[in-house]
Amino acid sequence: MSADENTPVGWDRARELAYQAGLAASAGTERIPLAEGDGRTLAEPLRALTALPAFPTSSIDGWAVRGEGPWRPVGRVLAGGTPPPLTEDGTCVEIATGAMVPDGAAALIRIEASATGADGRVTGVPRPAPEWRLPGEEAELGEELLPAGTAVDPAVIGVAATCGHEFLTVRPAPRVALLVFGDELLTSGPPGAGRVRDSLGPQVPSWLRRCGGTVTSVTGPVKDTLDAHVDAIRAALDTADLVCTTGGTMHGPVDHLHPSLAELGAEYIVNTVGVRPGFPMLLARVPHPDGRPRFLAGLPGNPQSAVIALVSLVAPLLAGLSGRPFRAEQPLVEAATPVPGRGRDTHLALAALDPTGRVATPVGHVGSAMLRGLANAHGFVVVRPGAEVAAGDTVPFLPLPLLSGERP
Ligand SMILES: Nc1nc2c(c(=O)[nH]1)N[C@H]1C(S)=C(S)[C@@H](COP(=O)(O)OP(=O)(O)OC[C@H]3O[C@@H](n4cnc5c(N)ncnc54)[C@H](O)[C@@H]3O)O[C@H]1N2
Ligand code: MOO
Repeated sequence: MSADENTPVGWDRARELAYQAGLAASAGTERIPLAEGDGRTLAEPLRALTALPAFPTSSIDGWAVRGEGPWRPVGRVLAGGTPPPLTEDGTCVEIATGAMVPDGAAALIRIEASATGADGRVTGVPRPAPEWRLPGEEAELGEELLPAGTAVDPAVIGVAATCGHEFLTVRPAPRVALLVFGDELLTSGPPGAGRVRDSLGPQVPSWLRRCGGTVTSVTGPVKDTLDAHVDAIRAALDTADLVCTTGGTMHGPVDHLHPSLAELGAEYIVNTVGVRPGFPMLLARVPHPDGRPRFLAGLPGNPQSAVIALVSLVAPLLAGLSGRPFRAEQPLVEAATPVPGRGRDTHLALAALDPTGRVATPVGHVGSAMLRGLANAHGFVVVRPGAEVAAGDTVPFLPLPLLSGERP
């Protein structure tokens, strides 16, 4: 085990190390049907299998005309067909939106801008701008539309379909197992008599999914013995790329995580981080008989600290494992009130954004053992080591991985 826990890793560096570790372990591709692509990551660039549009396409319902009017209708072109060319000046065909424009057509005239005389001939004036879309306007055949590493969302699925794909080549979704440690934890009923409700087992899987993980199992509370910890971690590693544990990251009488990692021959990537709350968080690489890299993220037991470890280490690791790009920079917002620093550590201060998304106000109830502040915040104001924030200062803001519509 290499990293030294007496010298915590800086918060930015820890995120970068987590991302790079994931990226280095990102491997393999899967070909999956388009409709199953939501939430996955492109493993290769998405290229247009045809020019887009693939043929000259009418944007209107009306007439395709050739030569000077009035025009004699000689047919009808509906969407879905291949029309014969218009060969004679003074003729036209009725055309529908989406239909292929026949060769020889000089202009399209909207139905509402046309009139049909008693002799059946059509008159009208085309608009100055062409009313059809030319092949290749949106994409050339073979053009790269999106790079590898793109997160697949509904729009990506749509553009893949429109240019001819039935399948996407994506990265395997990282599989994550959760182990909850702590004999003091209750899984039902109100806390009391020295026992607390497990608030991480129920919430962490949903955060993991929002970070792109596929949760394979949730186990716990795992008994507070070294053997039980080692057995649980081993079993979880069989099915998961990443095991997240909660609690036991310190060195109390029943904190068995570090001894378990030693027993499993793990190598620290990050062992404690210069961030408050959450500093005892860790990330380790754990060997497995099949040779494929496995990871363990140790989330501290204090519930807010566990979520901070998720956004600090687990989210970048999963981004790397998925082959996605990682944005180390945070968007800037204005702090509505002063936010204290935490000495030589980075301070992540829970805050809510105003409706413009540009002004952050720290929320209350933000002790590391509390979750009430978290449930009212959009993310964290990032106070750099040695810094203090004054009202009106411009500060980086790390958003929680919430879905659109959550916490409007
Ligand atoms: N001597 C010191 N003790 C502690 C320090 C320190 O610097 N020196 N740091 C404190 C900080 S900060 C944190 S964070 C915790 C981290 O502790 P562990 O990761 O070892 O976690 P536990 O001791 O198991 O639990 C801490 C706390 O959280 C509660 N907990 C644990 N799991 C859950 C859960 N699933 N749901 C709800 N609450 C949970 C647990 O009951 C404890 O109250 O160490 C401090 N100590
Ligand atoms: O750093 Mo602890 O992680 O504040 O609660």
